[in-house]
Amino acid sequence: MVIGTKLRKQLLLAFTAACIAILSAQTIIRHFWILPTFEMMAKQNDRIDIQRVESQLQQQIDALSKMVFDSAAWDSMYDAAKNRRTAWFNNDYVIADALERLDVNGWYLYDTNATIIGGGSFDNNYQPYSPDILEVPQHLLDNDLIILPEEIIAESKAMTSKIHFLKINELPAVTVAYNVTKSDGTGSPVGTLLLWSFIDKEFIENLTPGLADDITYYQGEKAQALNAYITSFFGHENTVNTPIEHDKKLYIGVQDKHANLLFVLSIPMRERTYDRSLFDSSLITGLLISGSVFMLFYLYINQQLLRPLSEMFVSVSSALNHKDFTVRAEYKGDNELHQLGRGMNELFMLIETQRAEIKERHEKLRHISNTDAMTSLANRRALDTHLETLANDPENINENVSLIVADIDHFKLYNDYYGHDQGDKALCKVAQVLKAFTKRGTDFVARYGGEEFVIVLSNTDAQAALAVAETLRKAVESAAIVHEGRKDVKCVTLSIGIASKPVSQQFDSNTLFKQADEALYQAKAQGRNCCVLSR
Ligand SMILES: Nc1nc2c(ncn2[C@@H]2O[C@H](COP(=O)(O)OP(=O)(O)OP(=O)(O)O)[C@@H](O)[C@H]2O)c(=O)[nH]1
Repeated sequence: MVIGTKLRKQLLLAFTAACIAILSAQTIIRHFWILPTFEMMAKQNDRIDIQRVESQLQQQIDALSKMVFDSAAWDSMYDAAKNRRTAWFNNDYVIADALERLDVNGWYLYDTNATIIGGGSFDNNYQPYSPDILEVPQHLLDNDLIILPEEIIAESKAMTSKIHFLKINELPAVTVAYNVTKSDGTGSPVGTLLLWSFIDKEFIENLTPGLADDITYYQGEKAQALNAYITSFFGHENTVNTPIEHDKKLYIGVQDKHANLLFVLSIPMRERTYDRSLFDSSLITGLLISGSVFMLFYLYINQQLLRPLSEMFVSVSSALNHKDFTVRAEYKGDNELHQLGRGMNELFMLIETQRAEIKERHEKLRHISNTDAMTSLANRRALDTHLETLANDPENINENVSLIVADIDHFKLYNDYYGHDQGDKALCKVAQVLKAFTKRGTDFVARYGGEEFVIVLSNTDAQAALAVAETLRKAVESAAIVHEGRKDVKCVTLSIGIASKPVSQQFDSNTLFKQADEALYQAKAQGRNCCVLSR
């Protein structure tokens, strides 16, 4: 397990949750606030664009209306209407070339009974229609093209007008009608002056240049197909509904009196300058930046907090689980955590030093407690431990183990003759000799007490042990430690008893001791300075 994984996971989880929260918040704000606001502003612009086209259309119709009054021969026309002078109107007023230049397709004069006095209609190539198609206007639009006397608004003295969209010869057209009175406003109306124009591409092109380039004109089946997308019907008040987008265009319809669609105009929708998707590039960029910032923040936190924490966790775990205080990490930062890490390093170092000291003291104490202070041989306690180890070793049953008990002869006399201090020195010399002549690593030499020594020989049978004992005895004798207090020989000698555990017999130190002691007793009895093997 990587140390600190849990903490890292928790932090990464927290960072991820923060990123998701930011993304969600931004998405919600964008969905419920920003996008609707942009959309509303864009729709408002669309409405303005539609109204601008409608206004241009209105201006075009107004311009058509003005042609009625631009006539310098108004009063002559009044006379012609009053006196039904058809020839004057036809010859002097309705001139094809002039109509073509004005982009007007027909000009008519009617009397107050809606009967034609004169006029004519021309097709798009300015060839005259025959018969005149507006000769009987009531056939075209319920007799509504003519202004009848009762329809005139008397009080205002203004000219009464009628403007209609209708189909003429299956093509959309606009008609403008005014009642004919004297130019000074006196006298009663004598008829209706009506002019009309096809609403065709040319008509549309005459809308304000620049705007007209963007306007597309549809009529017939093409116009009908677009019916569903029309959001404004020209001539109807407040008809600009929420603009609908189709082929990136906005559509304006024009209907006749009976609400039959005559033609459709479209203008391109303004390019949306904002991204309409819920996850636009700014959001993604924002998220990436947030992610990067979080990542940098995480790396910083990792460097400043997680890594030192991790290292400390490793050190403490190692100390607790394995009592190992040597694991150290480098803490280079200067925040409290790095300082704590350095402090922990020092603390561990102190613990380690103290542990080493304790171990050393313990070793010393162990050595002291197992060593005979005077001779530096193993003492009685160490001997007991050694014998216990042998007793507990199951391997020993298949091995010979021999025990040698050596006792200095007439040592009382030595003390008496040389004094106790000198006696101690003699004991030390004997100990040195015994140590020097028991060379195998498994041989164990101990001072058993007083002037008595015990040597345990592992993996050594009785004969071999006897040989070792003889060697030791001779070595002490050869050391020639002078003993003037004795009456027989004048040097220090040893009497030695030997006991041995044969193979297949359980090791029992008490039995061996007993046997060796008895053998030693025999050696003393035999005159000392000799070895006796227990049988
Ligand atoms: N200097 C000295 N003498 C000791 C020490 N331990 C025991 N002795 C002496 O060793 C003597 C042992 O005497 P005994 O047990 O009578 O035996 P012995 O005189 O050696 O005679 P045998 O054993 O029969 O040969 C005593 O006088 C003890 O005081 C010691 O550490 N230092």
